[in-house]
Amino acid sequence: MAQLENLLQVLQPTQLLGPANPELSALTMDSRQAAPGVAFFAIPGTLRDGHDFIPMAVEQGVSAVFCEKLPQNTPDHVAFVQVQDVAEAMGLVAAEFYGNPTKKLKLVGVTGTNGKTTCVTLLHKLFRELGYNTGLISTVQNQINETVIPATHTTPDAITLQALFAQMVKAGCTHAFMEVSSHALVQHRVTGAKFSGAVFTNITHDHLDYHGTFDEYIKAKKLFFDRLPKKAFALVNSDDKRGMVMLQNTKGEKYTYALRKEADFKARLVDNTIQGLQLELEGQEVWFRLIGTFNAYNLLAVYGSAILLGEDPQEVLASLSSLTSAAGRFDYVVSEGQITGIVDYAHTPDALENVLQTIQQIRRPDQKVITVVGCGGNRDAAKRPVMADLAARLSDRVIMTSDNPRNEDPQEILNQMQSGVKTTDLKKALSVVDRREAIKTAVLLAEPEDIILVAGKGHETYQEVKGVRSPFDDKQVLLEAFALLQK
Ligand SMILES: CC(=O)N[C@H]1[C@@H](OP(=O)(O)OP(=O)(O)OC[C@H]2O[C@@H](n3ccc(=O)[nH]c3=O)[C@H](O)[C@@H]2O)O[C@H](CO)[C@@H](O)[C@@H]1O[C@H](C)C(=O)N[C@@H](C)C(=O)N[C@H](CCC(=O)O)C(=O)O
Ligand SMILES: Nc1ncnc2c1ncn2[C@@H]1O[C@H](COP(=O)(O)OP(=O)(O)OP(=O)(O)O)[C@@H](O)[C@H]1O
Ligand SMILES: N[C@H](CCC[C@H](N)C(=O)O)C(=O)O
Ligand SMILES: [Mg+2]
Repeated sequence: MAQLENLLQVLQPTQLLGPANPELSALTMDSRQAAPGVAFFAIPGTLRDGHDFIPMAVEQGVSAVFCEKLPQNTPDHVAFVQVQDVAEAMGLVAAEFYGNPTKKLKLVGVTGTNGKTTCVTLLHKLFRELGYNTGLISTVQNQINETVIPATHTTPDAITLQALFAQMVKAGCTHAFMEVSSHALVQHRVTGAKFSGAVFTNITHDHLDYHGTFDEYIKAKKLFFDRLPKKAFALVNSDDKRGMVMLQNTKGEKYTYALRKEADFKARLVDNTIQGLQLELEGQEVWFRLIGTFNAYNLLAVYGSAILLGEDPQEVLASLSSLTSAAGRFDYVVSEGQITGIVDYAHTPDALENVLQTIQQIRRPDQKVITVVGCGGNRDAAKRPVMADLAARLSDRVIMTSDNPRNEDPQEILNQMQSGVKTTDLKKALSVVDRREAIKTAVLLAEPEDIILVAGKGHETYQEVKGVRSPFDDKQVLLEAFALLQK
């Protein structure tokens, strides 16, 4: 419950109409949730505009409407708050409505193209091990201590997010770790949240469908650092070409981590095998259970964050070395016939290249690598030919298939992927629209000791076709195909 007048203290409305101070019981950005006592925020989207739904919200009896343009009809019994940027206003008002929960939390956000889920999941597991009550907001799931709250997005909308923070505070959490996507930054989903630290992992090709150009995508990530308060730490990967760019205009305290360049948190890769990584860090050699060089970066980001939050280096290293990764990240199973199946969420060219290179580093020359990969529908189309080319170059066989075609024709996505495969690699490549059949084909092609990578869906438990999500789990399908070999 809150009074409108109190919520308005964080805004500078351009116009106010209707009752001055209605009591509000809930906030929403969706007219379908509109009801008496509710404040409706009219958010302009890319396809639809929340302003078009103001009449519906009013019809359903909302008490207040926040908007950028006033509608033609402004009935006297509804409070209309006109602001310049309604998404920004929603972030600020949501924080106020839920009692500014992040002021009571040490909140760390991680942004970057790849590694966000891995870093926040490790941070959450680490701080649980260190004895804290902690919250997690990630693509895979949200969590309050061990209680799982399903996630629908990488970063929830501002209202859902602030409600989650409030639940965390109520449960006694002292820390929270969250992924901050570029969409969320542009759409002000984290506006109103007070961060104690911000981490940048890397930036490579993704989401150009949304941001338009790579420069705009960089600018979106940089917003996180530009908006950071003075006392927060800004920790960036200085081996990434854009790492220092993130720090250019930040008021936060600047720190770096790296494997190659000089940095505040530096490690050296000693060994990289299917059992894990050995790193030299703080003058000592430490084993970690995560696989692949890219995870050395994630571990450094997590280590640096924990130290900047005031934790003891020895305790952090001891706990960190026992942790395993997030679900669907280099998750592997071995068949009775000794075929290794790896399920990984690599859904960008950079991630796919990293995972395949890691497999190349750890495989023996006689082990064939068979990759099953697809690209999402209604998402960045430019990455399709690039990912197919990479998969073909870095594997002995590649089977291109569907990965959430959404509203697109799956065969058309496959044609676009196939156009990227070099003529000399075509002999290695197959297209199988049905993902289950594609995985089965990989298993049938594999000989004992071979390695199958099933990329793109990781932890996801569905296949989305034309708005309908049917159950689909790469790891389970892989295990079923392995089981067929035994019959
Ligand atoms: C594809 C995409 O970017 N969509 C964004 C876009 O939506 P849109 O143009 O389709 O419009 P809409 O959300 O249907 O409608 C606009 C507004 O009208 C409202 N509405 C709509 C219908 C109705 O009957 N009544 C009503 O009030 C909606 O609640 C919404 O507030 O504009 C909306 C407002 O800014 C965003 O919320 C929405 O993000 C949705 C939630 C989404 O799924 N985005 C994805 C791409 C996303 O954010 N992904 C990132 C992760 C990416 C990564 O992997 O890094 C994430 O953080 O999850
Ligand atoms: N630091 C890293 N650098 C490059 N690739 C990485 C890194 N960490 C993980 N990856 C690869 O990227 C995939 C996705 O990792 P993760 O889920 O941690 O990233 P994310 O940033 O959360 O992705 P999303 O944008 O979908 O939320 C992993 O499965 C792995 O293949
Ligand atoms: N959060 C990302 C994940 C993509 C994963 C891939 N399986 C797909 O569906 O394209 C997105 O929505 O773009
Ligand atoms: Mg993620």
